[in-house]
Order: sequence, then C-alpha cells, then structure tokens
Amino acid sequence: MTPSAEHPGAPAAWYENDIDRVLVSETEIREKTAALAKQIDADYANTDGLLLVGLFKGAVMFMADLARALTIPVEMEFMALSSYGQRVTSSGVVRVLKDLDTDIKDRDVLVVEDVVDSGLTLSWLLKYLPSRGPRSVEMVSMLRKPKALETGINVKYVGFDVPDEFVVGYGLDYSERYRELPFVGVLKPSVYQSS
Ligand SMILES: O=P(O)(O)OC[C@H]1O[C@H](OP(=O)(O)OP(=O)(O)O)[C@H](O)[C@@H]1O
Ligand code: HPA
Ligand SMILES: [Mg+2]
Repeated sequence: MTPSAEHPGAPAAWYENDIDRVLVSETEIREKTAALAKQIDADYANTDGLLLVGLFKGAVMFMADLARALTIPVEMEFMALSSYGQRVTSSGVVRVLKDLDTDIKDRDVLVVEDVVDSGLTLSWLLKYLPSRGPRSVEMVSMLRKPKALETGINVKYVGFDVPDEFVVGYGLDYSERYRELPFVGVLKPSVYQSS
C-alpha cells in the first residue's frame, strides 16, 4: 500500500518519495490499540492502578493512544533511553538520557515501547527495573522484529510482528525524522544509504 492509499484524493505528501510501502496503516494501528487496551484492562482489572512507563521518544504516540484507549486508571511516566542515535543499527550501548521521576516500589509497571528490534533496550530495562522493587513488570510493544523473538525476551502484549526492515512513523524515526507519520512504513534504503 502507498502512504496516500488511506486518503485517496489527497495531494502527495512530502514523505511519499522516502517511503517504500506502508506496513501498518493508521486504521490497523487504531484497531490494534483498542484490542490491546481491552486485554490490558482485563488483566489489570483487580489492581489498584497501573503505572505506564513509556520510552522517549519513540513510544510517545503509542503511549498517548494506549493511555486513552484503556478504561482502568493509569499513571504515566517516561524514561529516555537511546541506542540508535542517527543510525539504522543499534550501537550496542544503551544510554540513559532521562531516568524515572517516581518511585516504582510495589507498583504494577507496564513498559510501553514502539518497537522491540535487537531486544537490547528491553533486556537492559528488564535488568534495571526489578532493582527498584516493583510488584510486577510487563511490556507492551506496538511492533516486534524477528531478532527480538530470537533473544527470547517475553513481551506480553505485541501489536504486530514486522519483517527485519528499517521502519519509520508512528513515533519511529530515522535521524529524528518521520516520527509524526500516522502509519508505520518501510524507509527506502536510498534515504539512509545516501546520507
Ligand atoms: O530492541 P532495540 O534494538 O534496542 O531497539 C528498540 C529501541 O530503539 C529505538 O529507540 P532509539 O534508541 O532509536 O531512541 P528513540 O526512541 O529516541 O528514537 C526504539 O524506539 C526502541 O526504544
Ligand atoms: O526499524 C526501526 N526504525 C526506527 N527506529 C528503530 N529502532 C530500532 N529499530 C528501529
Ligand atoms: Mg530512534
């Protein structure tokens, strides 16, 4: 599908030349978010409030949509971790750019991610968060790549399994661009091979 397929008649947008194809459309994202929220609502129905921990910057769009789709009360916290910078492969090193502002002791924590790719970011968090004494830690990610499955990280709630291609949109960037696109698309390799 081309980016404009969901908005027929709209003029070609600035990003159309950079996107090879749409992998997950706006509509699919909306429907999947509602389905995930329903599942999470049910699983946490008997707890006294869920703490969503979103990872800046990528998870911002998903965090905002998921929080509004849930019907149980939530609190929202953010951490900023970075391992990709201006690259299309992980640097292998997770940098903490912003830590939690709140005590998570005895809280039910749900980490909210845009994508689990090599799994490095989430495996680092899975070592870090338990040292702060939460009652439980689970994860939800809108996207998961095949490498993450190989690492055996248990992401309880997954939106879409996507192929091992560099994707952008719905929070995901290449060199800080494309985060605002409402869909997830495959970036043409020519965009990053030429820069
Ligand atoms: O499973 P991994 O290979 O660790 O990759 C996943 C992480 O990488 C991206 O973050 P990035 O470091 O690009 O920071 P950003 O969210 O600010 O773009 C993405 O948002 C995930 O947090
Ligand atoms: O495919 C991706 N796109 C953007 N950011 C990412 N961080 C890990 N994988 C990706
Ligand atoms: Mg990034």
